[in-house]
This record gives sequence, C-alpha cells and structure tokens, in this order.
Amino acid sequence: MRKQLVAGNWKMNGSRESVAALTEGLKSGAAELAGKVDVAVFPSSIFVQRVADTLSSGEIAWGVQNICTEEKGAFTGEISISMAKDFGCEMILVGHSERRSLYGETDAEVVTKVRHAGKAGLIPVLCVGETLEEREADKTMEVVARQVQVVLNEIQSEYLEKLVIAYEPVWAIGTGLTASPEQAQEVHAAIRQLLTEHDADMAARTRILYGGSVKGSNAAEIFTGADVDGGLVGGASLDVQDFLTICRAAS
Ligand SMILES: O=C[C@H](O)COP(=O)(O)O
Repeated sequence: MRKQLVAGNWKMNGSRESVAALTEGLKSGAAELAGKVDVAVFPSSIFVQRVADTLSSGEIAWGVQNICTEEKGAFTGEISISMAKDFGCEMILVGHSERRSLYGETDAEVVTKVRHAGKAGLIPVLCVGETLEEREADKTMEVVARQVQVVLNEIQSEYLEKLVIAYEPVWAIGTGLTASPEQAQEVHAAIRQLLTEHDADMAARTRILYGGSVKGSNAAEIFTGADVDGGLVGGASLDVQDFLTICRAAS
C-alpha cells in the first residue's frame, strides 16, 4: 500500500523570520503525523539550510524547487543536484508548470532533471498538467500522457524507483479553482494506467499527488480518489495550521 505524501511548495515566498516560524511550527505539529503520512517542504533554495537546521530530526523531508540540467560549472544562478544532496534534500521538484510556462522548460530538460534526481538516489517529483485551453480543447489526457510518457521512455527503470508524479491542472494553480474529486481521479487513473503499461510494479508503488488550490477545507474530499496519494500544496502550505490540516486529511 502506498503511503500518502503531502508536500508544500513555498515557491518564491518568505523571509528569514517567516521561514523560521513556519518551519518551527511544522516541526511541532509533525509528531502527531509520524508514521501516518509523509510530509515534505520545498523552500526557496536560499532558505534550505535554515529549514534543514530545524527539520534535521527526519520527520519532515525537504527539497529544492528546481535543479540545473548541468552537473557543475559555469552556470550562473543555478543549483546542481549534488548541491541539493549535500544540503540534505530528499526530493527534487521537476517540471513545475511555472518552470515550464515562465522559463520555457522543455520536456527534454525535465527528463534530464528527473534522471539527475533518480541517479543521485533522491525522489523526483515530476509535475504534469494541462492548461485551461488544453482542457477545453479536450486535450487533457494527451498533454498529461505526453509529459509522463517522455520520462518513462527516456529514463531507465532503476532511476525511476522513487518517482512521484504530481498532477497539477494549470488552471487550478493559485486560482482558487480546484479539479473536482472526479476530475482529479480520472486523470490520476489514466496516469496509473500509463505506468501499468510500462511496469506494473512501478505503477503500484508510484505516488500520484494532486496539486491546485488544495486547502484545509477541500483536501479531504480531493484525497478520496483511489489513485490520489496526497497533495502538492502551494499557497496553503505557507500557513502552518492549514498545511497541517491538509496533512491530517491525507493521514
Ligand atoms: O506546487 C504547487 C502548486 O503550484 C499548487 O499551488 P496552489 O496550491 O497555490 O494552487
């Protein structure tokens, strides 16, 4: 049976003070969740050391929101997979829709980043999802299948052992709109089917998270889907109590 995972993507938010308060609040709340649900946070990279210092007990994992396609060298402003690993990151967010749409991240770059994470023994959290235009054109499955399939085709199985997939309909991110539990389950089931056709064992163990305006007030309903294994949470993860409520809903 898959253990549910709730991950908070803090995006480009926070200050030293607010990150300290948030991290310490999560640490205090984590004890009641231990063993029931996996919890992770993705702070801005500049705060990773601060988060690592507080969360070193291992109840909550942390990771970075992006890594470079290159492994080292003259790439100003970038962060490598080995740097993330050196700072205790267990998870790497890859292909978030904001990276794809605002920074032109391609499927090929996403593949490289997932491979780096898998090869380093870390957990790649592969984000996929359709825009509103694509959903209205009835292209949801086509888009999501392409984003997942390219990773399955290009990366050898041993580097996908810990893969997590986050289905995040772009139209639901930060908008207050959420996919209905039925809409989420439909896409999650289709992703599971793709994984099954590739490797049944992998399909059974791979966690598929839902992301897009998840809050304490709607999490329990969204998490009812049989193929919904938790959530990737943006805005609500910046509020300790709301995030803990979402974690409890998944536990
Ligand atoms: O990575 C998280 C997603 O982009 C969801 O963000 P949101 O919960 O603010 O809609």
